[in-house]
Order: sequence, then C-alpha cells, then structure tokens
Amino acid sequence: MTSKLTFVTGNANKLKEVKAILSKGSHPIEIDSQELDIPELQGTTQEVAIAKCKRAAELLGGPCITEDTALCFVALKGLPGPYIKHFLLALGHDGLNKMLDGFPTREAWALCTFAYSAGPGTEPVLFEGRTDGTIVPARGPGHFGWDSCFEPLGTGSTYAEMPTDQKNSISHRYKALEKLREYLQSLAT
Ligand SMILES: O=c1nc[nH]c2c1ncn2[C@H]1C[C@H](O)[C@@H](COP(=O)(O)OP(=O)(O)OP(=O)(O)O)O1
Ligand SMILES: [Mg+2]
Repeated sequence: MTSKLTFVTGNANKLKEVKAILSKGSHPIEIDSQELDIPELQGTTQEVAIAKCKRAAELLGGPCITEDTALCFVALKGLPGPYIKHFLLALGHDGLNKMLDGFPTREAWALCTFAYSAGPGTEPVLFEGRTDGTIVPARGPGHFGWDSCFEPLGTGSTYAEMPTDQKNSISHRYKALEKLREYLQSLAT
C-alpha cells in the first residue's frame, strides 16, 4: 500500500530525487508536489525548515513535507549554510571555490533538513541528513546547483559525476528521507 504525500518545493531536481528515493524500499511512498512561493526565514537550518513547513501546511490546508538544503564550509564555521542558494547565484562554482582560497581546509558538509507537517496548526517534525565532502573545481554536469563542486568523502567523484543511483544512496537527501520514511511507517503501524 503506498501513501500519497505532498512535497512543497519549487525545485524540479529535488523533486526528481525525492520521488526516486521514496519510490524504492519495502514501504514505497508516492509523492505529489505543489510549487508554492514561500519566503525563507533567516536563522538556523532548523528555524528555516520549521517556518517554511508551517507556512506550506497553512497554504495547503493539509499535511505536507518541505525540504531545505544547506552547504556548510568547515573553514567558515558552517557558512554559507542555508544561504547557499544566494551564494551560488552570485558567485557560481568558481566563486564558491575561490571563497576558500587561503583557508586551511576545503572540507564541507551537505545538510538536508526535511520537515513534516501533519496539517495547519501542528508543529513540524524535522529529519536531517548529512554527507561530508570537499569543495572542488567543478567536474560533471552543472544542472543541479552545487553538485559539480562537491566531492563526497572517499568517492573520488563529485555528486554531478555520479550515476543518479549512487548519489541517491549516499546523499544528504537520502539520509534525511530514510529517517522520514521510518517516522511515517511508525505512524501507519
Ligand atoms: O542535492 C543538491 N545538489 C546540489 N545543489 C542542491 C542540492 N539540493 C539543493 N541544492 C541547491 C538548490 C538551491 O540553490 C540551494 C538550496 O536551497 P533550497 O531553498 O533548499 O532549494 P530551492 O529554493 O531550490 O527549493 P525549495 O523550493 O525546495 O526551497 O542548494
Ligand atoms: Mg528554497
């Protein structure tokens, strides 16, 4: 039995990965999506995620999930973090690399925060996934954000160079979704 879940996002690449990941496994979850323009709070990744999910549930008038992805540089104590979208837009892959010139490390971590709301007026539940890696000069297709300049630890490839299934088995998004899947299964039993 698959349960349908609404994912509120404006990012087609994210939607594709979420559908691919949740359609697999012993308890597949079917996803439909709504593109709502929700302003993103400034704050910690948790605060940003909770505010977005609360707003999405209010606008939808029902249960939903939302997701925020942060790219955190060790040398910058976790920044750009949830503001990566603006940094990527302004600086591009080269600029993200140049930001780290002169710092002792190019290590970074990708952090995915899913938020599940049972409906308007309820407190969203958060599910986080983290993948450690290094910021490298872009390699591979550039169609999904900073995929081409993030090389997960021990893989020798950037996310962009990996086959989809490989990224979807190690990514920050996969790890967060597995926790969300477990939670939804616990609700169903
Ligand atoms: O796996 C990923 N690999 C590479 N880049 C990624 C990934 N996941 C998000 N990204 C990019 C999209 C956006 O530039 C920023 C996060 O911003 P974020 O607000 O979470 O995404 P978004 O505004 O595009 O979609 P949404 O409508 O779900 O908020 O990092
Ligand atoms: Mg966003």
